Amino acid sequence: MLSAERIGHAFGGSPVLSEASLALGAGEIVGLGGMSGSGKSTLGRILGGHLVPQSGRVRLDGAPLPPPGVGRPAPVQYAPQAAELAVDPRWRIGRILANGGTPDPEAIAALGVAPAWTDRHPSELSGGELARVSLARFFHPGLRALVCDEITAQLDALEQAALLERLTGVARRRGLALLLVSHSAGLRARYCDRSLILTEGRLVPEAMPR
Ligand SMILES: Nc1ncnc2c1ncn2[C@@H]1O[C@H](COP(=O)(O)OP(=O)(O)OP(=O)(O)O)[C@@H](O)[C@H]1O
Repeated sequence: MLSAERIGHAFGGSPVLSEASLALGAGEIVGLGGMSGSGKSTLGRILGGHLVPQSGRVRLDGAPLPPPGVGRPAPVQYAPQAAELAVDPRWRIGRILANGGTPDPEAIAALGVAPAWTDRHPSELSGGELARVSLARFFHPGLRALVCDEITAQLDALEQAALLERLTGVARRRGLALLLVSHSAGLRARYCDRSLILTEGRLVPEAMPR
């Protein structure tokens, strides 16, 4: 459904990705690991349409990703690290959840976002609560795939598990393809159907622990 074919990308002449390829099916949950600086966020941004790769291509159902359009949220979304940096601190939670369009009530409820938070500002939520809000804003009825970049790195173990249970549950119910970027091999093994490791610019399958 979502594929990246021989993606190559360099910054200032330093190659980060070289012939990185992957394919995600509907409803599939795939982990992405790799050393710090190996290019996981760069690949996530390319898949989400934030960055155009210097070579290779991203396809959704065999066609190029649609160009970003006003009033038409993209079918592939990239949720960045550090929720507190990715939301405007002056906006109330209700406005953040709408994300320039219409909030998605099913995802908001499934991710455990409380209606009582609507009128608060980001600083008036805990880190775990804000992580839920930050994720819920990427959902919309046309969403097909979501790249989550270390979205639980700053949460304690309980909150991490709660968010990932909710996220993987809603992804499976809606047939979303989910790419979970994480440094934690344990997290990848627990929540993902399979995992890939980014190394020297390429993606290789991760051996699943027995
Ligand atoms: N806009 C940019 N300009 C220049 N270099 C960049 C840019 N974005 C990323 N890089 C470099 O590309 C490399 C890969 O970065 P990236 O953030 O994709 O790695 P990562 O695997 O996600 O790392 P981490 O696990 O630490 O988050 C790094 O060396 C980084 O400094």
